[in-house]
Amino acid sequence: APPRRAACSNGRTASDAACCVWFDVLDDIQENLFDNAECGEDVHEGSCDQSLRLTFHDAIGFSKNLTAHGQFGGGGADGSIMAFAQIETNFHANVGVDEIVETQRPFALKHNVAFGDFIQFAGAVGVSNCAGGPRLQFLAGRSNISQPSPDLLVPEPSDAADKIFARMEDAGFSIIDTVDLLASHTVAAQDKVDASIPGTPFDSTPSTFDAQFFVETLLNGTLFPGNGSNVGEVLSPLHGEFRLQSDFEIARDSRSACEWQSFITDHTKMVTKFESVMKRLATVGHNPNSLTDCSEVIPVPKAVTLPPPTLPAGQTLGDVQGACAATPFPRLSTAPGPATSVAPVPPS
Ligand code: HEM
Ligand SMILES: [Ca+2]
Ligand SMILES: [Mn+2]
Repeated sequence: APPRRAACSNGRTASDAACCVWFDVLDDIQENLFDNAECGEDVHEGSCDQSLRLTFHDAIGFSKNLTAHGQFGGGGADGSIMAFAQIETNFHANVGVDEIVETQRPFALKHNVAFGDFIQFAGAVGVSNCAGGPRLQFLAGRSNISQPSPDLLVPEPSDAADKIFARMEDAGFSIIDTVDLLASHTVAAQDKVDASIPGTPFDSTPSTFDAQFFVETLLNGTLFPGNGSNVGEVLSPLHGEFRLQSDFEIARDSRSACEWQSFITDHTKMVTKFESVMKRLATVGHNPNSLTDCSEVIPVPKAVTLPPPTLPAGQTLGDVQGACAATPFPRLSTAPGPATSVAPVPPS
């Protein structure tokens, strides 16, 4: 006999009754947080992208080293950044995160779900709205009791690759895992590194979960898109595009460069590896086996055929700073027409 399914509201069913509430949360946030399931452009200023960023800033508050030294190392993906927002959003690396925490909190309270669950759920739903995007696993059942994360666990864009890799390793993520996680920056923009140009994206296609980010980060940088060189910023190749120092370094580091470049010719690999590493990010500090799998609630991203990655108009292979010793940079074609400026992500 087929397994019995729990009846939820609106005639829907779930594999486990504990998943029913998440259908209600889904309806609510798609309409009221993500402006009817849009990727990257919403009423609440890019809440989709900010929600994805928040999954990281909550979860990365976890340190094996601190624990080994008898200190509290943080609870990982435990909702502490929402429960103790007045502490954690004041950490320097969390600048700007207070906005999405405050935007999300009323939804979690209304549906009476744990903050840690809500943050990971909203990130998964938000990114499922992006064309070409991943369908992330969602496990529910995290405790809503947490303690504030220690400071200095969230990587800064001004940190050297060595420092970022060490920090990520201390939270359970290898160098390759870190590259896989950075696929998130294909649907991302900055607001605070250069506050004079909020909404300046990291690639030319910030509402598409494509591989353009991995191409454009390897181009020779020639300009600052805003008010000059800020801490954590390096030269960008395109008007209207922002480059983080951390992305620049990780794209070129011999330990990470080949994984970085490999996504340019393999979108399926990029998405699959992101899905896989996000399973682990979402459960940092938890035993996944003690949570309930409610992945069925996460929408299936629209099936789209994305155009292959290209060199932006005006750029040639000579502008590429390929850094993978084992494999030459792929022979991409250049988008036609004159060089253009990348449009900002709509601001608050
Ligand atoms: C590994 C080191 C990382 C560093 C140094 C870093 C740094 C940054 C910085 C500085 C911003 C711009 C913030 C602002 O000015 O508003 C940003 C944006 C973003 N990051 Fe990261 N990040 C890292 C990893 C990640 C990971 C692992 C994820 C998710 C899995 C992520 C997701 C995002 C997203 C979605 C945005 C865009 C937010 C928006 O558009 O509002 N980042 N990141
Ligand atoms: Ca993109
Ligand atoms: Mn946390």
